[in-house]
Amino acid sequence: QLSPSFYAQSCPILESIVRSAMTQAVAQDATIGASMLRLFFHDCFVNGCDASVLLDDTPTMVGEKNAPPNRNSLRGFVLIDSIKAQVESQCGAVVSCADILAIAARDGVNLLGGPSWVVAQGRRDARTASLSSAGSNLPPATAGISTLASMFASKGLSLRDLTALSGAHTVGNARCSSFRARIYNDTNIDTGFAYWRRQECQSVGGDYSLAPLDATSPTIFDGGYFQNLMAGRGLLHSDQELFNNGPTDWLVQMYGYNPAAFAADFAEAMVKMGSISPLTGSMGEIRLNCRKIN
Ligand code: HEM
Repeated sequence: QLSPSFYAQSCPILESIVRSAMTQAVAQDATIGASMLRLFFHDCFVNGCDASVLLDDTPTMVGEKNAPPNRNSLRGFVLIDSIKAQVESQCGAVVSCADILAIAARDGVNLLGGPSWVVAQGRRDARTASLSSAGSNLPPATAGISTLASMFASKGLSLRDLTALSGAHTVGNARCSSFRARIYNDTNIDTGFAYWRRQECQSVGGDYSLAPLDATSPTIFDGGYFQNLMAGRGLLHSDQELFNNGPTDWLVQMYGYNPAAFAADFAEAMVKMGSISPLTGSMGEIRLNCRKIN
């Protein structure tokens, strides 16, 4: 039911508003492109791409923002507010926050040098968000390949989609607390890399110290992530699981040696991820403020 021309009559300027806001934002701070991409992933995996992740907590509803995978970690909410305000001023009350996020994530990738794709539109915004769904639907960095495979399969995403989408970690950062166990305990890690990362991520304390997920080109959307995995330099335990003598090794190699194949598969998998259980028709609502229900 989603369609690329959904707003052709009601808001033809939508894509150019988002594009220019993202262009400015990425020029000021390239890491925001990665943060938008992750916001979209965390939206889609929890009850579908319905902007539930954007809702602030209220006295009666504890939402997703403070779920363990998101708390003190997700960023980009202020940029979404600013894009939404611009969209509202041009096209009042017709464009959903869920669609804005889908377009912003695509533009973030593309502006960092990654592929582009057509974003089908027509998603509507949820009236609820769930802390416990966020906890149970988002894969943790400690996950092994079988957990990753089954969590993605439950969203209709294959091993190939899992591997391509994990290539999102070619940009952005992680906190020490997300990779400490990997750099101190894992054995399938390049020793020089582990030593290097330990310098700014102590075994105790400093949880918020950041490191790039792809140290070779942290703000360029390229195939560097897969080359790192082949060298035992995946930052997260879950990253290295994709190249650990398992069923996805061949995909990591293919993407590492053939960045065009990665770009094509990533774009295809993003379209699939973006169509996980959307609210359409008269379901949900078009939120006026992405942080709260109308
Ligand atoms: C396969 C399972 C995945 C796991 C276990 C995982 C886990 C993580 C973790 C732990 C972080 C660091 C968060 C922090 O320390 O604050 C992170 C960052 C990130 N993830 Fe994932 N992720 C996965 C898949 C994905 C997918 C499918 C996407 C998008 C398509 C994605 C996009 C990102 C981005 C862009 C960042 C950097 C965010 C920033 O710099 O603000 N991840 N991920």
